[in-house]
Amino acid sequence: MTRPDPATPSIYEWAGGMDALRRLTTVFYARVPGDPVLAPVFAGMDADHPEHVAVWLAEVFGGPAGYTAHRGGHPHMARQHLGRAITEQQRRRWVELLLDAADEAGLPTDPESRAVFVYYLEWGTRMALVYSGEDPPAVDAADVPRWGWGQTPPWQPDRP
Ligand code: HEM
Repeated sequence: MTRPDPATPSIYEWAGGMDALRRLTTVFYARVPGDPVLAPVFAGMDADHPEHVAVWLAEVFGGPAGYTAHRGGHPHMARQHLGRAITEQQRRRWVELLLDAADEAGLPTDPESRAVFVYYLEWGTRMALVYSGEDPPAVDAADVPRWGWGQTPPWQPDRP
């Protein structure tokens, strides 16, 4: 998953940077307590959780590596999911609610960027489920993933 050329914006830039990701996680975690499937999962949530997830997503989507620098990187994130026994129903609701939040927060809706966004959400939530289950992979086995445009670079009709 690499960027097609250096002039192509990162997904982070395309999405609207840190402000947009903060709006996204703020809307998402404001909705969680009212959701019967997810509310119990996040009952003990830290007040800073929305900010930490925004910083994580920024790093994944090609923005500043703040989660690695200040929050313990991939091992810390993975550890947060250990033993939580996330169900498929909870995973799906997480994705559904995050996509609703993306619309409400005004993230871009063009087919290319939304496709890579969903691509990451599918992968990331499935990884969270794997870490939360029995016999998880070693938590220190990976860096924070860096997501690229892959097969769907942004559509920029005025560029050659
Ligand atoms: C792409 C998918 C996901 C991402 C990017 C993500 C991201 C994160 C991050 C970065 C943390 C650690 C925050 C910190 O630094 O303190 C975290 C914790 C957590 N995650 Fe996830 N997560 C994902 C999927 C899920 C799913 C599907 C669930 C359950 C349905 C879940 C439940 C939790 C819970 C309960 C915590 C601990 C919250 C707290 O007590 O503060 N996550 N997640």
